[in-house]
Amino acid sequence: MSAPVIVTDWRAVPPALRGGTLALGNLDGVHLGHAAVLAAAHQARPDLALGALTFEPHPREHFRPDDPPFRLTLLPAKAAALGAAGARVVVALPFGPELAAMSARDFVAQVLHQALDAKHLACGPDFAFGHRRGGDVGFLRQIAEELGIGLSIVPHVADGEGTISSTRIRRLLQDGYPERAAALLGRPFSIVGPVTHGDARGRTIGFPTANIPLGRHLEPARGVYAVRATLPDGRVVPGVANLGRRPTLGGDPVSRLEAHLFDLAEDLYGQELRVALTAFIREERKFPDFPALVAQIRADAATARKLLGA
Ligand SMILES: Cc1cc2nc3c(=O)[nH]c(=O)nc-3n(C[C@H](O)[C@H](O)[C@H](O)COP(=O)(O)O)c2cc1C
Ligand SMILES: Nc1ncnc2c1ncn2[C@@H]1O[C@H](COP(=O)(O)OP(=O)(O)O)[C@@H](O)[C@H]1O
Repeated sequence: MSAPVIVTDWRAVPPALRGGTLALGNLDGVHLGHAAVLAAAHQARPDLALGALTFEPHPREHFRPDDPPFRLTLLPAKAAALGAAGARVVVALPFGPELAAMSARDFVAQVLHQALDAKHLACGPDFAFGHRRGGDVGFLRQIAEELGIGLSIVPHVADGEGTISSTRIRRLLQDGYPERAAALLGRPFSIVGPVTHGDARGRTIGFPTANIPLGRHLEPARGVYAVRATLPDGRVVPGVANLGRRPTLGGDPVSRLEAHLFDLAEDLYGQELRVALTAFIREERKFPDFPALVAQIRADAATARKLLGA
């Protein structure tokens, strides 16, 4: 499946990208519930191009910039996941003062109807939009009918433990259950970012670690993970990673991800890595000295190899 086209300016939508269906929502994580919303939009009008409309940045990042980072997927990972769920077009509107001030009616009439010419919309039952979240699905139903736009309100997808939601997935990751989060996402949670320089100590102990800042990603449970890293050229390399603040080495003010990739010797600085957290091995600890930490890293690497079949 080819990557979807990303549109960020609702005032300049190319004519070829207008007139399709649109799944609506913040869609952070693009989990199984979101996939059901996309599927409903497609089922309602399989004759039209399937699109997804989301906000980038996320509205909460606009309204509460001092909140700790919480994102499960940043663009373009979000767009790639939406593409895998069938979207041909991803409309990622920059959420800022203009959209925050726009009424629910104007959002539907000007953005969804006039600019995007959407023929059918799909969203979850709790979708709320427009100035102060003034529009709910009842209002959307009313205005879509006025404008001759189809609408599917898709019930929440649930498993034995309840509704699948981005909030639930975030909690699983913060509690150290990446496999359970992956089951709800339909793919492992991944952190994407450029490899930055550290203290050049890893290589001296036989475990060079590619450092990746968490940026706006959610901080999952601090500790050691079995990982699979995807390199820019598409190679997928298994490894072991520490996610945290390195208390043994004095401690860092913010957490970072440090991934040692198995059986690889390459300069990775500046390259963008996607690191999928596939299993939680143990919590991060403060060791009495550096040799004790190194011995534990060796054991962690062996555990990760076993878990990954590497
Ligand atoms: C598998 C693994 C587990 C680690 N566990 C811990 C830990 O529990 N506590 C800690 O303080 N640092 C931990 N570290 C971080 C190391 O202190 C750090 O990677 C190493 O000192 C190299 O840092 P540098 O590459 O920035 O020089 C771990 C690193 C790896 C690769
Ligand atoms: N197998 C590997 N896994 C991770 N990084 C590697 C590997 N082989 C070489 N490197 C390189 O080594 C760097 C990490 O070395 P390290 O000594 O830990 O220093 P620093 O933490 O200061 O970057 C990585 O950024 C990458 O460029």
